[in-house]
Amino acid sequence: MAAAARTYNDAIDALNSLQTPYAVIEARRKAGIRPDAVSISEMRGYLARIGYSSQDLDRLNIVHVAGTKGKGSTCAFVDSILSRYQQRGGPPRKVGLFTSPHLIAVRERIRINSAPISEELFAKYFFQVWDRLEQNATVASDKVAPGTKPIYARYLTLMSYHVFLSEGVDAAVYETGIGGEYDATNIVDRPVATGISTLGIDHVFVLGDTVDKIAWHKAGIMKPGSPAFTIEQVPLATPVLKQRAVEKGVNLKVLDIDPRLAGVKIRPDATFQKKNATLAVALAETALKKLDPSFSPNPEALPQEFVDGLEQVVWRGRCEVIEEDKVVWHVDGAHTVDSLKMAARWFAGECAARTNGGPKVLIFNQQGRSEAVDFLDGLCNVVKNADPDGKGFEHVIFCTNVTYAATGYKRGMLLPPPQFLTSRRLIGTDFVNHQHNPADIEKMTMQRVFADKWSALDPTAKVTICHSIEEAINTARDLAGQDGESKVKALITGSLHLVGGALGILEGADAL
Ligand SMILES: Nc1ncnc2c1ncn2[C@@H]1O[C@H](COP(=O)(O)OP(=O)(O)OP(=O)(O)O)[C@@H](O)[C@H]1O
Ligand SMILES: [Mg+2]
Ligand SMILES: [Mg+2]
Repeated sequence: MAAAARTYNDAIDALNSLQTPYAVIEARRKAGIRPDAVSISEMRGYLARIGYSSQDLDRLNIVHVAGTKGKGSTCAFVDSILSRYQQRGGPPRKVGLFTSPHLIAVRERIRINSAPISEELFAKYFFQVWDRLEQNATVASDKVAPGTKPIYARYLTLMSYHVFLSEGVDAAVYETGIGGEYDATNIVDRPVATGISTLGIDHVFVLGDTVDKIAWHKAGIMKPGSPAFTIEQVPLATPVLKQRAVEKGVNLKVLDIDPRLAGVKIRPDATFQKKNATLAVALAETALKKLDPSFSPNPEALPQEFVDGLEQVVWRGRCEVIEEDKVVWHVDGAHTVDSLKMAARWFAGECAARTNGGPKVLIFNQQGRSEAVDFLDGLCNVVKNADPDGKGFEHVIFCTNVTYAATGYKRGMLLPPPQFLTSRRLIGTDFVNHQHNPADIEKMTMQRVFADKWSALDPTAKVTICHSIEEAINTARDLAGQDGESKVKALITGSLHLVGGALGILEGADAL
């Protein structure tokens, strides 16, 4: 590719070409092929090709977080706390944050001092990595096949190391992608600290179908010499984490909710978030001790920087409330059975706190997971049981992950595979997703299954299916009473793609 043509959009197109196609994912699944130690060896090979060794990563002073739920939230808390120290002159001088997935723009995954890197920086570093991989195509051929490029998530991980090292980041917070042991982020030999957030069932094909098997994978990020932390877990998980810690010679601390959080306004005010905050406090304290020998944690009270960091954290698309004239939007990207129950409880609590009696509306999408139909029971029951009159959602809207009604997919939003693109204008989006079956989106297959299920769960609810997120949002807006008194209370949940699309529409934003 000519240097002059190397724009952000070119980088996004090139990145999207690294996605594993739906057919390949299906074939692997059928053949039972899962990530293993080879994945890690390959990542180390790629790291060598872009000119770094794992010792170079030590300069980043990495805080590494795995878990089924709460990884991103925990990482955001740590980032926010460290940023308060950065803002008053450091250490740290610069804070990096690597998270997944993104809501609107892929550059949200790589942040410096809490802001997504600019399109210009993204394009620059993306192609530097690209060129190094091509120039050094045969380096470390014992680890990775000559001339290959890492797939999407691995490429972004690799690129994040290059971005942070080039930009002089001296404290970086890393969220694992899937699992831990064989995750692309697990090539860090000496993290400053590791944390394991709440464990539960997800990514069953890759990680196994019970919490103990899943815990084994997540424990893979613990490293000798690095303090490790977790919070109270379901009974099957903790023994596995402890056992793995013993095998690795790691000091693992299982933390109760930090009493110093009393009086700190954690949002939402829920146990799960206090667990995330507890973990984040321990991780941030450990990182600060390493960065600044004069820092010593106060067992009695949290420093003001910690309080501010926890109270003012921004983590979009999670338990977010956006108030419009006619609708109060409750936006949460939960997409597992347990986290959807949390989201439903949070929504029910918010509804109870409002006296005006507009209808409760659900907008739900989940595209990739066939088990998603089982997400609906909890959502339905939690909201119904929390209502004093036993009323659940009056209206339930199942939409696809297509953002706009008229133009279909817009830049920055989810796109179908190339064969479904109708115009060149649509190329260059941050949310091309080759990993779903396009025919299912076309025919609204999942949405129909969800609609049937909900009608069986709650025959009194009015159930609709919509082709786009925009239509779903407008349908909810139309349900508001004319008086302006009874606002619609809408919950948007089920997938981060949905939530990203919805926030994009509600705010007209191109990155969050
Ligand atoms: N500790 C927790 N236990 C259960 N649910 C949680 C917890 N923390 C957050 N959640 C719920 O899960 C959703 C996603 O949170 P978060 O982004 O922190 O998780 P994640 O582990 O990064 O998930 P992902 O799989 O999307 O990367 C939140 O919107 C919230 O509803
Ligand atoms: Mg996940
Ligand atoms: Mg995440």
